[in-house]
Amino acid sequence: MKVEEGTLLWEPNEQQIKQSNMYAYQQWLAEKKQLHLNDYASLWKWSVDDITSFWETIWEYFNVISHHPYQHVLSSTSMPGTRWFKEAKVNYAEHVFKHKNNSNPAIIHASETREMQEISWKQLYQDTAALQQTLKNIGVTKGDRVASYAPNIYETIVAFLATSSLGAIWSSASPDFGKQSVIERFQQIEPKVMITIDGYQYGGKSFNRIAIIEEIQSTIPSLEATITIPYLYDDADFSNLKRPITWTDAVHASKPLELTYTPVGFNDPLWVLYSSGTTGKPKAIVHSQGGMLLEHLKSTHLHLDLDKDSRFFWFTTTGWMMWNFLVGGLLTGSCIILYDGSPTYPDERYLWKFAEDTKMTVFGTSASFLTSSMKKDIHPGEEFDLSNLKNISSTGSPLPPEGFQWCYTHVKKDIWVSSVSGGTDVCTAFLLGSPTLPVYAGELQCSGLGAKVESYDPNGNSLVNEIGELVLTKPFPCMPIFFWNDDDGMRMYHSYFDTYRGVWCHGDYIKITEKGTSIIYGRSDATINRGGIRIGTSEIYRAVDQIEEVEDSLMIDLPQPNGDSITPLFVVMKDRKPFTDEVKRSIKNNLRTHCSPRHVPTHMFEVKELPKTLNGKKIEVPIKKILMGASIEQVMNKGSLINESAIEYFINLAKEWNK
Ligand SMILES: CC(=O)CC(=O)O
Repeated sequence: MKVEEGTLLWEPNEQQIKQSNMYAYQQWLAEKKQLHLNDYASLWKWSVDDITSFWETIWEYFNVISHHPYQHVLSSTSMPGTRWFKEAKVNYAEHVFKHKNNSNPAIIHASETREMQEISWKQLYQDTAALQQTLKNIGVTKGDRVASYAPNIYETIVAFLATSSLGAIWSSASPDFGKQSVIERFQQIEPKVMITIDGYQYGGKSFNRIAIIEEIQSTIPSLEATITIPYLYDDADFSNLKRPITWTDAVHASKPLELTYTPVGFNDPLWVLYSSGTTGKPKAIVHSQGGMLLEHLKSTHLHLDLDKDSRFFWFTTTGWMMWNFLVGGLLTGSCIILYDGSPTYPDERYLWKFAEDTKMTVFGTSASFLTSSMKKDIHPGEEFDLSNLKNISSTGSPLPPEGFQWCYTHVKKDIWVSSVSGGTDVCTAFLLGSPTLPVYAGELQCSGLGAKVESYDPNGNSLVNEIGELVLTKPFPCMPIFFWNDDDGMRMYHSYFDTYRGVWCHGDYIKITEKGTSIIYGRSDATINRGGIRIGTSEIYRAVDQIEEVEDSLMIDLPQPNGDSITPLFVVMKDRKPFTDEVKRSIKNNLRTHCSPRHVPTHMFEVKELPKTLNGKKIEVPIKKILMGASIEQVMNKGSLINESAIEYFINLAKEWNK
């Protein structure tokens, strides 16, 4: 059933608003700064008009611990190159352990091979202190890189916290990444230590990774030691790895140790994340300790409403920035919930049951998981006790209005649903939710405080209620400080700043409404442009998704020499139902009526599956390039796909078309 975009679905009541962290911050601003910004719109406007004062209040509100006073809030307002809180010396992990005396659990974790377990703040602190000592013994100091090839399990969190406590730089690849993808990432940053598992289970199948890890290590001469986590087997043989130290030894301490914190410059690196572009090695994106600290404090406490009584889950692997965002929840004293495995194993209901078992308050996931639950007609609200659940958050791709409605109809009536957007480049969401605002179908509730998000036309004019390029027109503390091995900064410059001078261009299409909400339409380089009418692919998928028999779809715009374009649509049928003429007719009708007659596909093909990244994203631009004649090697690394074999279909089709 089609749901009208912009339909009001939920509003917080007065009590909910008054109990929110956003409200408390507004009260604090009124009391301490005489700033009476009672509605979100005026609060946001002030936060972006006066970014200096705004970020300074965030510093003050969260009592940031600095080992040296800062000189200025920001060095200049021109981008790129803004530096924040110069001279300040901070440590991310130190802020996590402000909560070390919290008596609630710090972490709840489970996986396909591990029963659910609770970890106290005390244990998290002690294990981190012991691992810190082991890293110190290996010789890890400020600025050294620690590379993790471990899943979303407890040990990985400890390893990150121990690394950042030393001012060392964290970098992670998920164990489902193929050998070449990992080498391309870790070779760039020359890590001193690697943290790894022996293997993992996914969807009931076991994957032994030891041989792959040995090969990876043979290409990284900088490695001096390996911390080994026996995860899949009790007796894994790690002996061929570089100076292996077992996890048990690494966190063993004869007496409880005191964790120390190495103060680092606010603009020094915290971690390196990767984004694979269409050419060259993945971009190694470096974020700062201080920038991430302030942004995660703000987004998790104010926008996600987390505090010490929350239980915060996001379904993610360690190869997606949402893992780093999930860790950010610890800054608020919230318990974070980890799950490693397939979200649909042993069946599609599993994560909803997990929500009941863990008494989750925030269930974060991808839009594709929610729409798949919707398409499978699952009714979690009837089957499970979700009384603790306050918020469902979604990201990865736009959540269609029907996905919002499904949450209200089949999960819970009184629930706050937030669809959020940002990404690896900033390691956060700059479009997100607020507990004080209403929820409208298909719309992201608000732009984040301090994030001057605008929609630009090609000439750099700001648009309201019209689709344009998503840009950030003022500096934001969690923009990358640099890309690794990009000495002249040109790769970073070309990634964000060469479309509009001095403005961050994110690469998504967005519409910002008069209400301050927004709608994302997918990647701007994957837009379908027929006869000058540009339409984001998310609108196409939404129209096709409404056909019951269809499970998934992908549309590509292939420009032709005559200036026109062809737009093939690739369709995955649900439960192998036949791709009949009637289905094709319904697809055409839906696209004609919901998008425009020009967006009816020129060709339609049934495919068994669509190639997706390890984060579950469709790869529109690489497929476009392959269909236009590029080789797979020129456009992407197959190892970054969850289903490598699915790309073969497109390679063969390209051969046929480009004969
Ligand atoms: C927050 C996000 O934007 C996550 C993503 O889509 O990668």
